Amino acid sequence: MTQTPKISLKGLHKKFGPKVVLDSVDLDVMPGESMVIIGGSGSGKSVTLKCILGLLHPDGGSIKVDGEETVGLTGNDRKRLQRKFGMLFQGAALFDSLPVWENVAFGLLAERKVSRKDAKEIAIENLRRVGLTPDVATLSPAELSGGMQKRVGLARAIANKPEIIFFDEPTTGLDPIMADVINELIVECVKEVGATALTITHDMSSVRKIADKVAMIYKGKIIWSGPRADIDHSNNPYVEQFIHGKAEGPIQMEVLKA
Ligand SMILES: Nc1ncnc2c1ncn2[C@@H]1O[C@H](COP(=O)(O)OP(=O)(O)OP(=O)(O)O)[C@@H](O)[C@H]1O
Repeated sequence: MTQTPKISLKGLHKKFGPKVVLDSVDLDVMPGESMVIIGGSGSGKSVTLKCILGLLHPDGGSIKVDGEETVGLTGNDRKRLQRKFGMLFQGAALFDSLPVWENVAFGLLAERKVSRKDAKEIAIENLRRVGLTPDVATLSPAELSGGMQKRVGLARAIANKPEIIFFDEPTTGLDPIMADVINELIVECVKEVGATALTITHDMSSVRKIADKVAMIYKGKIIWSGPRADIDHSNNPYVEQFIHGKAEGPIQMEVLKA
């Protein structure tokens, strides 16, 4: 019996005015897998993520989660779906007006299924998981370094024990050592929670550390996908150029032509 993908995109289309941004994107992410979508600026990574999250409505195609069509879901059905999701935003996106622990427990408090006391305990437990001590819980996010803020964002992403965690450029703005620490934490946390992970990034060090599978998007199409180990012998000139960060290659030529 074939396994149902956790996330399955088929023929996903999105355009803004005349500009086609997603041009029939097909992608399967299997349960427990860590998929990383790579691609240059403006290639459609964020738009893909926003379509899956329901923040953008695709013009065509299908987005299935656990085999259920999610395009067009609204109200309680959308909320039920969103409970499966955790998200680490690019800039950590913490509320400075709330102490760290309330940021971590934000989803739990919003659902009002646990008391504030229990929510705080859960928050502290999740802060510990990302290497932060309980004294951080009562600080304001503004008092933390960028790396610590990412850790808090990660603690929030896992606090609800989501089935799927999305990572939007998780290492942006971090120095290379802190980026490596965050990449390692991501791997540990995803494994501990048992989640499926979907990351968008152009940071190859993240790809090498956190991906089981990699998909490259270019001009709104997935032009290559495969296991992480295959990325170094993809025989795909676009992938080759991207992973080695070369100025010369098909991507540059197309940019110059445009
Ligand atoms: N709301 C919008 N309205 C109009 N155009 C948009 C909108 N959102 C995205 N786009 C366009 O869609 C294209 C793809 O954008 P997207 O943000 O997905 O790129 P990306 O691959 O995530 O790039 P980056 O790595 O720079 O974040 C871009 O040309 C962008 O200008």
